[in-house]
Amino acid sequence: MNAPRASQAPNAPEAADAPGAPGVPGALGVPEDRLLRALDAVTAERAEDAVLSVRGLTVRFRLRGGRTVDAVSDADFDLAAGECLALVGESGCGKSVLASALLGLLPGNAETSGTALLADPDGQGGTDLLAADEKTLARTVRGRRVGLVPQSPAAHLTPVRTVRSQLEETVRALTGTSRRARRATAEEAAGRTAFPADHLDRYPHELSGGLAQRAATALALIGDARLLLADEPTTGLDRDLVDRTVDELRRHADDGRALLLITHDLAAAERIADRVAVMYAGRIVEIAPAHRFFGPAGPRHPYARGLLDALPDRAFAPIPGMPPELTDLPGGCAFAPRCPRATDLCATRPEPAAGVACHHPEHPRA
Ligand SMILES: Nc1ncnc2c1ncn2[C@@H]1O[C@H](COP(=O)(O)OP(=O)(O)OP(=O)(O)O)[C@@H](O)[C@H]1O
Repeated sequence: MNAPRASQAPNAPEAADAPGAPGVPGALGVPEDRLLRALDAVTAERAEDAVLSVRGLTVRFRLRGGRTVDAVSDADFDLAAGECLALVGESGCGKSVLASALLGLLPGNAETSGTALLADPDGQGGTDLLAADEKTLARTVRGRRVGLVPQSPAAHLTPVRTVRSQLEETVRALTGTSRRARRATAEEAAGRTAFPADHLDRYPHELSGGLAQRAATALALIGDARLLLADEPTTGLDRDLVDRTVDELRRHADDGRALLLITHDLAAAERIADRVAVMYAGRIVEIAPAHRFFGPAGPRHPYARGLLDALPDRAFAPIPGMPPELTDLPGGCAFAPRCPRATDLCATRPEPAAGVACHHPEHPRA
């Protein structure tokens, strides 16, 4: 588990959150609450590090017959340079739709609102990814300012071209440099993902799963994007390869990139994330520092706690019931029908406060 990093987004909802149990000594022998307050003070001075600020991001799909799917509702989060935010939640909760919205890759039946401000590289202003037209997104954003590490490298790589040729083609498309410079840039990108130079002339089918993932990550890094979106980058990999893949992604964040890791793999999130955002039925219900979320204090939203308790190496106790249909969301808290803490109050929607959207958040565990 990584130590909390000082690059936490300044406007993160949990900035005002009550940190760990008061007075409990942390690893350095200093009470954890004092350490966290000190960290918050440091991060508050780093507003210039924010790479992405998302406010009120909402995606609704229109279906035939007038029905609608509320895939993402009112998502708010910030992501800073050097930071990894893990977006976790059960299948179908809206994680990939959120990422597609940021990349302008939603289908025609999607209606989007809110803002997603991607800071300009010079720190002066930014681009609203939700308002930008397709030409802007294609020419200046995708690949250049936002890199996508795909879910399935096998599907992402062209089967009939060598890795080198795909890397060089991407360099040409993004930079238009000379053939010689292209070769050097492609080799450098491969090197950054530890893709072996003597495999560059191989075709995707000649690569192991791990090397295919590295090749796909190298493609995502060529444009030197400051924001990396990794959408389920470890699907289908064995544990060892999962660890290696996410460790590599962490290194790219450590190099100063902002990393949004979309995953249902909580162990992967625990391994590399600085903060964790939990989605349920299209809403972010909790954002917490990873060390608190996975540590003794634990998450505060009952759903987030249920997710952790369902892990085989924890209580191995599944959350009863099923998530609601996104075509038929209740007016109040969507988790209430499954929640052990629900009361009549939960018939109204809880607004996020101190990083948790719940009328009855759990107290941190001692
Ligand atoms: N084009 C579309 N039209 C209608 N509904 C859609 C469309 N694309 C996605 N959805 C719905 O949006 C919801 C969120 O899907 P999404 O793929 O974001 O979930 P997810 O959390 O990424 O799940 P997984 O972990 O399985 O990828 C799902 O109910 C899905 O059926």
